[in-house]
Amino acid sequence: MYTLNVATTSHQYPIFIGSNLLESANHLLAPYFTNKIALISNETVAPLYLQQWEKILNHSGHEYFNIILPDGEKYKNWQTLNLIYDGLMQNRAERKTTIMALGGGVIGDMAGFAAATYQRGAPFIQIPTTLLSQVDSSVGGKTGINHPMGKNMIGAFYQPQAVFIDLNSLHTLPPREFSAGMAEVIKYAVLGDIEFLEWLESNIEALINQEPDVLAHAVHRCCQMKADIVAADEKESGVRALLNLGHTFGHAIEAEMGYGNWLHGEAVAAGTILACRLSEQLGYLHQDDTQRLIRLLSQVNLPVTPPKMSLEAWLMHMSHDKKVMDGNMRFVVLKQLGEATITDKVTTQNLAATLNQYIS
Ligand SMILES: NC(=O)c1ccc[n+]([C@@H]2O[C@H](COP(=O)([O-])OP(=O)(O)OC[C@H]3O[C@@H](n4cnc5c(N)ncnc54)[C@H](O)[C@@H]3O)[C@@H](O)[C@H]2O)c1
Ligand SMILES: O=C(O)C(=O)C[C@@H](O)[C@H](O)[C@H](O)COP(=O)(O)O
Ligand SMILES: [Zn+2]
Repeated sequence: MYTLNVATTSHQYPIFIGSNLLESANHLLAPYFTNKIALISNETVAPLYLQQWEKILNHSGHEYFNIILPDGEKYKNWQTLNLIYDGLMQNRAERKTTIMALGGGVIGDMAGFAAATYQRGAPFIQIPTTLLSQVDSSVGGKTGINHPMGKNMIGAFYQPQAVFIDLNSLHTLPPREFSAGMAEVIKYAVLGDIEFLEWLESNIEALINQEPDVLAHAVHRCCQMKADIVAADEKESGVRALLNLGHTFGHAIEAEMGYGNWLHGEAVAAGTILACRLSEQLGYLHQDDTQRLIRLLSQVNLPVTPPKMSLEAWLMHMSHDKKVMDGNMRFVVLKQLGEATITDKVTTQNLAATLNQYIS
């Protein structure tokens, strides 16, 4: 088992990572359980894992209740968020009631936002059950919901009390969702750790087969990188923006294609290749580097080309990106593989050349 510490200015908390971690749940989470607990999950994850958590809470003698939401990115919105508030009110949740998010990034982001806002802030614990949520979304405190015009447009920075990553939960994850998580894993390597990228290239088959040590190393490395970046810049005034590699393009794809039609990880994969092409345009990256990444993403069955969209749609979505500053779009680009940077020096010509083949 690994334990990491996330030390932000607002709060410090542990990330527990391991296989068979449920056996130790009571022991590890005891300091973070409060008298009453709201278990928030969805219609897919609850039948798989809720009972185990009910057993744990029964055993430790904590009062709990469940809120089960519909499943899918298309439900990451106000209506579904309201179902959480309704459940909290109906069950007389108090300010000290702990909200436990049991599921992927959609549940984590929504439950986290509910926790940030319910009675102006209730404690919450992340129990991520997808690869993507284990390596990325459960750590760092970005919470929120989508707006029809833009991803994660409404939300809050709100850190959890603890993150509990049981790698065994990935055994039931559909392959397409595992691949989506790999997009963020590869993102970490590409944005800041060339040795990790080389390691991924050498261990990709073992990772796809979920060999325990290999999987644990990958999850640990991503969480470590995220913990370090978030500790340095909790609210994205600087280095944290690098975690957005591929997301300016990716979020545009998700919103334009209809939330859930392209999985977040799939859109990030195609978006990362567009970020590479843009980096080539700026004279940073060589096309062989882009090809190297295309090979790796393809090995995990991720898309490496975006859908065709009108230029207006690309630009409209990208102009709503949260990195826009004083009306200027900013992009995360690669100086080389393993080294990302943010720039506002992207011209319309650069963008037109990057998107050229993908304009309908
Ligand atoms: N807050 C952040 O920092 C951050 C970072 C990255 C992504 N995100 C957000 O996370 C979301 C994507 O998260 P995701 O990829 O986990 O998607 P998701 O939450 O939709 O989960 C993917 C699918 O897998 C199912 N599932 C979850 N765990 C399972 C398991 N163990 N076995 C079987 N099925 C399981 C879910 O019900 C869902 O159908 C997006 O909304 C994205 O914007 C947030
Ligand atoms: O934690 C971060 O910071 C990230 O950017 C991680 C991303 O993988 C994640 O998709 C995040 O939700 C995107 O943030 P946003 O601010 O662009 O919505
Ligand atoms: Zn992401």
